[in-house]
Parts: sequence; structure tokens; C-alpha cells
Amino acid sequence: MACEGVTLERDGRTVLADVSLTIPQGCFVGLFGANGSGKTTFLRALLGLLPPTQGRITVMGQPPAQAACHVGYMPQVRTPAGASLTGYDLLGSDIRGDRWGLPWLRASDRAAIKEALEAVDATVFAARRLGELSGGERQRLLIAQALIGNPRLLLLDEPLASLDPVRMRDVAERIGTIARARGMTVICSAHDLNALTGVMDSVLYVARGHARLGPVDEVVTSASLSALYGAPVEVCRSPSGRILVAADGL
Ligand SMILES: Nc1ncnc2c1ncn2[C@@H]1O[C@H](COP(=O)(O)OP(=O)(O)OP(=O)(O)O)[C@@H](O)[C@H]1O
Repeated sequence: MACEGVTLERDGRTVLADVSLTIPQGCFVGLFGANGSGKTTFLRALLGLLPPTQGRITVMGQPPAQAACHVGYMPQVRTPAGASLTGYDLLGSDIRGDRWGLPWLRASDRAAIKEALEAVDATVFAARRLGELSGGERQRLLIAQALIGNPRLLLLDEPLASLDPVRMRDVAERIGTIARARGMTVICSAHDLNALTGVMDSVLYVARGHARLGPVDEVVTSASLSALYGAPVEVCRSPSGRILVAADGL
């Protein structure tokens, strides 16, 4: 996907200004930035839900709305269907767009559901009602839902929120594995950089209306982030490789 001179506004206020970047197919990008910096706004623009006020976005060479059938999306505000539905109902209704559920699905649809559930290790609770699952378990089902249909571009808005640290790492690695196997591009917003290190190829940082895309070692440095934020940002690495980004307001 590519952005050329893209400006995005919400309610007449500029959120991102004159952003130009290219994400090659198959790249796993971690999307970071403070609250309100424009991560969700950017993802919605890639879905074709928010047209740029300036510039051009292309997804697989097409305008976003035309490419939407190749895009899987897990929104940040998650309101899964009724609490009495099971995970299988959730994923099945997504494929069929109706209320009939798994028994009416084709064998290929069932295989797609099985693969998506296995990808996030959610098979074991997929037959239980959504209302009886923990927040993290429901979250894994929603990631599975976004994987259905074999998207070429997967947009995940804070999929790791409310997962415990071990599960966070596990889910991130599972998404990375399936993305590599399918050659799928992933843009995954998160607040903890360390949850995605080793999985992501690049980081995309957004701040003050600007965006910076590149390898972790180039973008996540004190100099680069201080320039992006327009204020001192300190980046430290622990002996084990964990990255700490510290600044007022981050
Ligand atoms: N529906 C909306 N109408 C008007 N303004 C909005 C709307 N949604 C978001 N905004 C504004 O757009 C800006 C960017 O919000 P956005 O949700 O993209 O940030 P974010 O980086 O995803 O934040 P967070 O980390 O808190 O989820 C914020 O100033 C926010 O108040």
C-alpha cells in the first residue's frame, strides 16, 4: 500500500498531514503513537472509510474502497455479536453474512474457520458462548475473524490490548507466522513496542500530524523520535534487548 501526500482530517481538524510512505506487500508493520495521534484514523483511511482531504492512498494499486475485499480488519472498539453466540457462530456468520451458523457452511469455509482459529490458538473455546469468555479469549476470536477470507492486508487496531504479557507475545508471533506463510501485509497498532519486536519488519510512528516509517533500529532512536515528537524522547535498550521509550506525554 502507498500514501502520497496524504492529509487526513477528523471534524475539520488535521490529524495527519502530507504523509508519504510505501509499505511493500508481505511487510509486518507495527504502528505506534500516543493516544489521539492518529493510528485508528490512518487504519480507517486504508479501509476507505475516511477519504483523504489531500493526496492519494492506494491499496494493492487500487483506491482503498475497491481493495476492501482483500483487507481484514479488527477494530479497536470491539462490539462482538450477542453474548449468546459462540465463536463458531461469530466466524461462520462473517463468512455467510447470515444467521445460519456453521452447519450450513461449505467445507472450504469450515477449513478457513479452523485455520483462523488455530492461528490464534482459539479452537479450544470456539464452541463456548462469547458472554462466557474472558476479554482476552474474545479478542483472539476477533483476530481470527479478521483472518477469515485470506486477506492480503490485515489491519489490527490494538489486538494485543487486554492480553497478558505471555499471550501478547504468543498472539503476535502467531500473526507473524501466518502473515509470512501467506505473504500478507500486516499493520498492527500497539502501545508496547516490545510485544512486536522480532515479529515486525518495520515501525510506523505517528506524532504531531507526522509519520515516520522504517526499521526499528533507525526509527526508534532518541534522535529520530525526538525530531518526530518535537521534544526530547529517550530510547533505552536493556541488556535483554527490551526497548524503553520515555518522554513526557508518551
Ligand atoms: N469520530 C471522530 N470524530 C471526530 N474526531 C475524532 C473521531 N475519532 C477520532 N477523532 C480525533 O482524531 C484524533 C486521532 O484519533 P485516533 O482515534 O486516530 O487516535 P489513536 O492514535 O488511534 O488513539 P488511541 O491510542 O487513543 O486509540 C484525535 O484527536 C481524536 O480526538
